[in-house]
Amino acid sequence: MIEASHLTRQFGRNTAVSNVSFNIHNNEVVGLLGPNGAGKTTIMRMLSGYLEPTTGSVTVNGENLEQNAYTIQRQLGYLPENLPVYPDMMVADYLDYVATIKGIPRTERLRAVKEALFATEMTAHALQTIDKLSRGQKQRVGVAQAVLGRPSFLILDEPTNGLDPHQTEQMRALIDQLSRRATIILSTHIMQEVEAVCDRVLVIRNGQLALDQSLAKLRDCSSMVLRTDAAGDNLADLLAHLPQIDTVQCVKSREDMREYHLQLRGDCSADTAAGNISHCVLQAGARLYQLESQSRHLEDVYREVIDNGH
Ligand SMILES: Nc1ncnc2c1ncn2[C@@H]1O[C@H](COP(=O)(O)OP(=O)(O)OP(=O)(O)O)[C@@H](O)[C@H]1O
Repeated sequence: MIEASHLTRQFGRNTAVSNVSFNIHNNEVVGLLGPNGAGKTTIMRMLSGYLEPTTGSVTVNGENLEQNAYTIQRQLGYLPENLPVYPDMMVADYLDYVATIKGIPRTERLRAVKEALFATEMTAHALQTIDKLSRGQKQRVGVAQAVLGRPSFLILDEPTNGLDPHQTEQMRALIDQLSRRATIILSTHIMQEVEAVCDRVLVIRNGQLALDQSLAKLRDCSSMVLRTDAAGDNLADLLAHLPQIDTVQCVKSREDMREYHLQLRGDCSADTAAGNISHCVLQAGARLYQLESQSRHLEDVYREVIDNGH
């Protein structure tokens, strides 16, 4: 588990990250979202041990990162925002060099390099020099160096940045595959990416943690659409008195049909709400045509969180 506790980082007078705390459980995939300059890269650099927090701490499986940086960094793969470039090196040589720096023993290095090349589908490019590669291929080399030696923790700063749709799809599949054996935190500007690969989302706004929410919880229904016939004049009243319902709004009223938007309370069970709503419809003497739950999209939640900060 990675525990970030009250992380703050200042650059001169600028507070890039302010009092941010969260935990990442083993084998979780967590997405870090936020506008430009929100502090995502600064957080990732602190989590990877390449930047010291001004105050606060990071522990990995209970060990303090600052005090055990060498041991922890050997279990950690990091794709930085801007990869150091070695344009004249061959891909395989570069990966061998990174494997050496990571402390992978000489006898295991060749196997580790081959495995990383295979995982990132770069085997065919192993003997090419890095400056001859496309943007997407370079990005894959970045991921290959991060996954060398099968680290238990992967920190990926905008892994699909600059990739075309096909390469993006491949990168998501790779992340999905890696998540079976590693804990992953990735930053991105793409909501669909978080929805596609992450279990949880952290939204950073002005250096602060503005939302820490599991995607499952986020997708939980928070409202329902109800359609009935036009009978049952007291239906809206009956619905409004249900403990699961926050607000009732009749959004369409025709001779033969009424449509209601029902906002549910945050902590209620959707199944219990559905049972009680249908009971109310029958009690009011109306006919139930449709009862459908509506889940929230990450994009809407993100916008609410970011707009609330202004
Ligand atoms: N080395 C540095 N020196 C001074 N200021 C910095 C440094 N690194 C980051 N900052 C500042 O810290 C703030 C957060 O930057 P950071 O790169 O963490 O944001 P970000 O969320 O990753 O942005 P983006 O989405 O644009 O990559 C910004 O105001 C930035 O200018």
